[in-house]
Amino acid sequence: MTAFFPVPADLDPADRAAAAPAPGQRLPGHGRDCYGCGPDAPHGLHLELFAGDGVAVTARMRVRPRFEGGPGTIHGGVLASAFDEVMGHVPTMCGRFCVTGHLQVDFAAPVPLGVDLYLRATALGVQRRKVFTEAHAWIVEPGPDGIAVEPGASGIPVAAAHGLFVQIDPASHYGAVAAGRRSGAQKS
Ligand SMILES: CCCCCCCC(=O)SCCNC(=O)CCNC(=O)[C@H](O)C(C)(C)COP(=O)(O)OP(=O)(O)OC[C@H]1O[C@@H](n2cnc3c(N)ncnc32)[C@H](O)[C@@H]1OP(=O)(O)O
Repeated sequence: MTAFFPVPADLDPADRAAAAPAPGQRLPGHGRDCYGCGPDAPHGLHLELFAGDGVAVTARMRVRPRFEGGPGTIHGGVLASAFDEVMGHVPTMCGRFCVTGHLQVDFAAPVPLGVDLYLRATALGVQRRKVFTEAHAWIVEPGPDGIAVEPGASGIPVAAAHGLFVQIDPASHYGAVAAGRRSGAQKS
């Protein structure tokens, strides 16, 4: 699998926040309706996310029939969404709230419907408001529901991803979106 993702040579290390959950602890997620991690999103991925070592984040995902793209296989955009979600939680392990600026996925092998995927993301480093991340996905043996089990040598690597996440102030970022939505609604 080859990947081209320019990473500045002068990145600072991504330090784990003192308040970050302990390794193995479930992460709270973004909200019940989040497409990636929300349990109430009817068509969502329903990813359950866990703190890993350092600033790493892990997740397990069952590839459900509604995620089909090509016959019998996962849609690439669904896998990209899963990577976005798991990498998007890495900055929170550093105490930063970020949104995706750039997302890049390398697909190495087809992923059949019905399998379980294990995803692991971590940070390559930070630069000012930017957090550079990488992630990998493996097909793994089915595990107990909701538990992300490290694949070890038995996992089949299927894809990798890189991301650039940019730190924002949630109140002004989402406040501006909400204000735009309100003014848009007035126009229609
Ligand atoms: C916990 C959070 C939820 C996570 C859910 C999963 C993640 C998501 O799906 S989030 C949804 C998708 N993403 C979005 O909607 C973001 C939309 N984009 C934006 O709002 C803005 O472009 C935003 C915030 C990324 C950057 O804008 P702004 O705040 O003005 O910052 P800006 O000054 O342009 O950029 C900051 C730095 O990032 C860099 N940068 C920004 N975008 C990019 C990009 N696409 N590629 C490379 N570098 C970029 C800039 O060059 C700059 O770098 P430097 O420090 O070297 O000057």
